[in-house]
Amino acid sequence: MALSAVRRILITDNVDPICKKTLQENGIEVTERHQMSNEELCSEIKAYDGFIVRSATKVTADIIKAAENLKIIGRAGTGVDNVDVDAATKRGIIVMNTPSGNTISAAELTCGMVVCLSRQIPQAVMSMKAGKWDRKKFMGAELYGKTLGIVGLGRIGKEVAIRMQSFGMKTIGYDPIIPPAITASFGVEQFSLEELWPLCDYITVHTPLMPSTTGLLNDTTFAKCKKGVKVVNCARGGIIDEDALLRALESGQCGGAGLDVFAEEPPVNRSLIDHPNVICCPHLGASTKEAQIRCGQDIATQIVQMVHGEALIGAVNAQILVNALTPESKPWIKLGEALGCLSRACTGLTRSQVQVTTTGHNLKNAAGYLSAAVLVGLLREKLVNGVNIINALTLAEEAGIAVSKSHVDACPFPSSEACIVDVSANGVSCKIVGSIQGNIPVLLGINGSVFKKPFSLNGNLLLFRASAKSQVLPTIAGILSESGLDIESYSASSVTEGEQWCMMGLSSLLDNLAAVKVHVKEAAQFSI
Ligand SMILES: NC(=O)C1=CN([C@@H]2O[C@H](COP(=O)(O)OP(=O)(O)OC[C@H]3O[C@@H](n4cnc5c(N)ncnc54)[C@H](O)[C@@H]3O)[C@@H](O)[C@H]2O)C=CC1
Ligand SMILES: O=C(O)C(=O)COP(=O)(O)O
Repeated sequence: MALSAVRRILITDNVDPICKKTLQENGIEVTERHQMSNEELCSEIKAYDGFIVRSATKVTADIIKAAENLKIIGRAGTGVDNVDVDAATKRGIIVMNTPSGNTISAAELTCGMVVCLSRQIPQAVMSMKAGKWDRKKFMGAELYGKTLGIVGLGRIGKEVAIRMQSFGMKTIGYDPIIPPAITASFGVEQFSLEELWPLCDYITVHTPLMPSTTGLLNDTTFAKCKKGVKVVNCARGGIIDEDALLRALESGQCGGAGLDVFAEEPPVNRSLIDHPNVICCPHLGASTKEAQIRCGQDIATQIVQMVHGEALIGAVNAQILVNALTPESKPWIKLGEALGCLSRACTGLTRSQVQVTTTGHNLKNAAGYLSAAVLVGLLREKLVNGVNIINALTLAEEAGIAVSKSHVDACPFPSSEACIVDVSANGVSCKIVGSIQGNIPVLLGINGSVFKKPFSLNGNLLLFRASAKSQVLPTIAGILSESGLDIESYSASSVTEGEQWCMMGLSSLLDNLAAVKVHVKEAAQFSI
């Protein structure tokens, strides 16, 4: 994948100027355009290979489809729910965020909401500004000794817990992934959600918005809460069901809500905002100078590092690439693609089964990216749209190719590490073994026969299986010479049952492979 090809980036939201500056200093051209319509974006985006947004721009499947050259979508912030990540993955586009840049700011706003809910500070301010001096109306309740339930104990949930403990609040929570022993280390005891609801005086949510978190607080769960529970949502609109919240506020089941985020932004339905027990902000969790500098700097640095092939930080849809972006892994990716190409030439493509095995301790973490690289080689010629390491698995699945991968530490081959690709398709199967020698991908063996000299997998290649005794070789050389082709390299395998595999590097591919096929058992040619 030509990651270095990110040269022009479009920014459509208010990202701190440090981002543009850093990208420009690294030779990347940056254009800032604001408030573009979906149609304008669909037409403009074609000219860019990078796109940076915050939460305002919705990077829809339409935009991604129109973005013919896009390699990277950078989110200067945490949530990527405004980006159609599946559509991007399918197109082989990396989606990257800056997950820790705004953690503290979002946590501080959440704590501010809790404090404001306990003392109705915003309502009191509005009342005074309206000329009143109403001391009775704004009787509050201390936070000291109260219980705060935190749903989602990741980066922000943790920072909220630590801060609210200093008010003397008891912090409890729930997270399906973070182990209770870890949350106990920052003072949060975990409960199941069923157990949690009735224990809380305040509930704050800090999860991403996804099907399992949409409507976490709804009519049923509000009913399980303490009467008068106060809730905060500084994560994503929709985690607390807005209609259910309004009903709970009206019945008094919910005593107040602090909302920074809304299902629709800006909200068209004003019922919640107009409710006297609701305090709200226009999605300001990350809107601090410090958070914006961090997010702007982080996204620019991460993109520059990716372009230079130094590291892949913050990619949300390219886990495979995280291990793949090292100087040591680059030749292996080339090898994987070459072995994929070779497998395609030997077996065809339809509904194949592919098994990729890595051998040798140093390739312990390589099976993921190597199998993706093999699929890139397998799929490359079939697909009109570009296939790369990011979308290879998805596209393979769509093409009916089943992939499995495994690793063995022991090295059964003379070279220390190897990649074995076993492909079966259309009743034909092929097992090829490759490795890296002096940074060059080489073929070690095929279907149990080992090449006497590892063959460099580069250029225009002809592979055939023929009888070891016959005059096949001079015949093939004659055919090639008649076609005006030079043989640039040659290697043959050991002889098995009177036959051997031969591999030739040619000055170009043969127009008439059938002329070779007449004299051999099987033949394939391809370019790498
Ligand atoms: N209002 C704002 O401006 C900002 C909002 N956010 C939002 O805050 C949210 C959390 O951000 P981080 O803490 O950085 O993310 P994080 O990934 O560190 O933490 C999220 C946690 O939610 C947990 N989780 C997932 N499903 C869950 C479920 N069903 N129930 C309970 N927990 C569940 C995960 O295991 C994870 O530990 C994100 O949605 C993000 O977009 C982040 C920054 C600013
Ligand atoms: O980082 C997040 O998830 C946020 O919600 C912040 O959004 P913003 O960058 O302020 O549009």
